[in-house]
Amino acid sequence: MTAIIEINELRKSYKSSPALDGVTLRVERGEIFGIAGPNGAGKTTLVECVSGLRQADGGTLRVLGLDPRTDRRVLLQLIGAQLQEAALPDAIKVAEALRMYASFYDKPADWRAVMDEWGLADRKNVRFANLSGGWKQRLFIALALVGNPKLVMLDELTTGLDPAARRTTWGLIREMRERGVTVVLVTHFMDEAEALCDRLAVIDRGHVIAEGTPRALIDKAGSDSLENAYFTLTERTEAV
Ligand SMILES: Nc1ncnc2c1ncn2[C@@H]1O[C@H](COP(=O)(O)OP(=O)(O)OP(=O)(O)O)[C@@H](O)[C@H]1O
Repeated sequence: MTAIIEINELRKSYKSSPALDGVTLRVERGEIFGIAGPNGAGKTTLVECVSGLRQADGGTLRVLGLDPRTDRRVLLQLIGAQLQEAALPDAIKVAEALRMYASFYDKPADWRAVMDEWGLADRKNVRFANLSGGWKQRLFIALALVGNPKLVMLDELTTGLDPAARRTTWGLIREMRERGVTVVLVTHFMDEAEALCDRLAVIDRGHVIAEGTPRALIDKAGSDSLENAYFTLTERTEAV
């Protein structure tokens, strides 16, 4: 197995409070790797450090063999990111958004081909504000792929989608994996993690408290589902 992401004892504090308090993780090539955990656990901070958008304070981090702290520019060319609360101008059209994102990369994919592959060609002249939630997410996926990335980071991609749109999005994420892209998926939905992720890490208060295949986590917690395992592992059953 080849590691796409290797994280050792990563630390990041905002003012005095630690958001990441010694995170160690390995993501292998070609897997869908999930990151789950309660609000404020440090998931977005972790994704931002891996993407080179935020500087960690300590520990080591290799992403695609590069150090996000020193090789940020190169790395940004190799990673596709859909970050939480990603937004586009209301008036931008689907085709314009894809063309604009392609222009950010030295070696982009053919944005028209990406638009076709992800079923967006019929909506190429639709403005962002007029797309449904499901189509917006489909566009975000296409935008994350237009740079021809080897690694894609998806932060709460399916939050706010109706059940049918979520299922469709799951299919799109599996398709990314089939095309050889490694996917890191931050999610609050354990059914989603169970259905999609080859492995996942549960993060709580800046620590990895469990890591493995969905099956291994279910067994570790002695549960019947990943959702129940999640509550056992995070001991937050009061939220049920
Ligand atoms: N820019 C910032 N300045 C100060 N504190 C921050 C900042 N960003 C995050 N934090 C704090 O760091 C901790 C981790 O936040 P982070 O957004 O990484 O968690 P998360 O697991 O992604 O949460 P959520 O599930 O709510 O998205 C939280 O306590 C949060 O309040």
